[in-house]
Amino acid sequence: MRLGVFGGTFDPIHIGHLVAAQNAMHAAKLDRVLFIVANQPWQKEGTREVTDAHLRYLVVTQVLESIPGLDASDIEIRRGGLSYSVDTLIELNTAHPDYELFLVVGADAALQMPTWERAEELSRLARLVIVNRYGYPTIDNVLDFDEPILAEMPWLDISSTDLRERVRDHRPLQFLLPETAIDAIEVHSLYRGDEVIN
Ligand SMILES: Nc1ncnc2c1ncn2[C@@H]1O[C@H](COP(=O)(O)OP(=O)(O)OP(=O)(O)O)[C@@H](O)[C@H]1O
Ligand SMILES: O=C(O)c1ccc[n+]([C@@H]2O[C@H](COP(=O)([O-])O)[C@@H](O)[C@H]2O)c1
Repeated sequence: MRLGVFGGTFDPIHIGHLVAAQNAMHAAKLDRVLFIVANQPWQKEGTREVTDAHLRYLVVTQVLESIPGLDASDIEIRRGGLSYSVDTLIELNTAHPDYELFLVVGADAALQMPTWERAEELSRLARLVIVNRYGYPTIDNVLDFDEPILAEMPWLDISSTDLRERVRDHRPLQFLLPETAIDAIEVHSLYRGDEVIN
């Protein structure tokens, strides 16, 4: 099994995430991609309130249940505490020693990887797949990963940050994220007063 490991805050999940995962799957010939919902995205803390992890996981699960090959994982929520990709890869390697793991990241996340917890351990745990992202330079080497796989996707200038601002400003969301996620934002009254913490 060639398994893609795609971490995110998914607050909310959007079309950029889905297109990135599909193109990573194609480029790296992956059998499945796991969307790992971060419990506490420590590098995003202090800037704004992150939506409850169980609710973010519920919405990701609902969106992915109709999409073949993409699965939601609550492995970081069950582990609790700050979310470190290195711990997730170790846990997956231990549970599935026969799987080949591929860490999937957008170009913005790839640029940040040297700042991740125990970053120097990552390259012995998984291969790396980098998906291009609008607004960020394409990079083809990170840390000491051996030949990262570059996954091409159409530039989609979609981010969770912009979607939260759209909700707050009553601007349209349609086609930027799945209907299921739009419904969840409505039902749970998410992002209405999304405040930036200074
Ligand atoms: N539009 C996009 N194109 C390519 N990759 C993306 C896109 N949006 C998100 N990603 C990738 O998805 C992963 C998870 O991203 P995340 O959940 O933080 O979404 P985000 O839109 O960047 O959120 P925020 O705006 O709140 O920072 C990261 O690896 C990120 O690079
Ligand atoms: O392991 C870490 O220390 C670490 C720090 C920041 C981000 N990550 C991973 O990268 C994912 C996307 O990061 P970000 O900041 O672009 O949303 C995030 O959800 C984690 O899976 C991992």
